[in-house]
Amino acid sequence: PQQRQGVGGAAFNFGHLKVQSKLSVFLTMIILFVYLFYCLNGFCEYLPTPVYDRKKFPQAIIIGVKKGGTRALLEFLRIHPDVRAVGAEPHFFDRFYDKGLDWYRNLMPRTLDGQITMEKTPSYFITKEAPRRVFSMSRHTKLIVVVRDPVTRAVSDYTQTVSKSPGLPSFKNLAFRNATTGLIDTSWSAVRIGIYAKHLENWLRYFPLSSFLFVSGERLVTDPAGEMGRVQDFLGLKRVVTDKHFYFNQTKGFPCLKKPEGSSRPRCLGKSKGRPHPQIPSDVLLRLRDFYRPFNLKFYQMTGQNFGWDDTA
Ligand SMILES: Nc1ncnc2c1ncn2[C@@H]1O[C@H](COP(=O)(O)OS(=O)(=O)O)[C@@H](OP(=O)(O)O)[C@H]1O
Repeated sequence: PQQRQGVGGAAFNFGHLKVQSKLSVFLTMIILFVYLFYCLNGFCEYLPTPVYDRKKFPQAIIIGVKKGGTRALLEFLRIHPDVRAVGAEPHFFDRFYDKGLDWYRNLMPRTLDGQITMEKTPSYFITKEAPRRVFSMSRHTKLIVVVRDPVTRAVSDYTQTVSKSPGLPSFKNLAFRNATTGLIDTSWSAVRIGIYAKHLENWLRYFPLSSFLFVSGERLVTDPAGEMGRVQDFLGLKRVVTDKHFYFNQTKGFPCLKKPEGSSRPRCLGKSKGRPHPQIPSDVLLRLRDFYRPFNLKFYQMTGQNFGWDDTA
């Protein structure tokens, strides 16, 4: 068979190919060489690229609430091929706004045409300046709020703080300004965060209700696929994440992913998600439930959704 000596002595055997095929191989090689020559001279960046691969501002942000189930939601969304999200919480619109929008965009992952960029920072929901700042980035930003029964949320928040500072006073001591009168201490962040109606009012000064999706933190645990269906519709995504992606892990007591992003093995969220809560005296919980009731009702009216936190079984 006819042999040709390639660059560096590699032998290409084209003997079995017909004239036409030989010609197309030859032409392909010419095109490749021209392309390489062009690139080595630094002109590649001017060539039209078939897909975009850029860092964009997020078109959708999970703005809250702390301990609502925001990590679970983001991890569930990340298995969607049209979603790219920052892993860590950027805290741009609350802590690092001074660093500027370019700094923020640079934190974002690169996206292909048609993919949406996302991030989650649950403290945005309670940050006074955040609505104005997000609005000035883009008035079209879609805002997702994962809400959870404010009483359980407060206990979850306290559980997290105790795990970091074990000497903390009891939940009861922190929750009441005056334990005898039962006056709730609204300056304690674990209590304040749960007054959802108040925080939402602040956001509605800048964004219409249609910019928001309120995800039930409770249903995200009992029916993750159902809640993910709503989220994907809101984001204008195909319903790719379905019940096929979840299984309920009995040991963890929570739904886990069969195949998380970038892995083929099933994975649950880490130990800090789904922690056992300390037992809080029932009278304290009842008092707190009474405190939240009017705010919850207001929140149901504002959102047009009843989250069922005050339903008696
Ligand atoms: N699938 C799954 N696995 C584990 N945990 C889940 C899941 N879905 C929702 N949750 C609930 O998420 C709660 C933590 O909420 P966040 O991720 O928003 O917390 S944080 O604000 O980012 O710290 C966490 O609160 P705790 O149970 O108090 O630990 C969980 O109840």
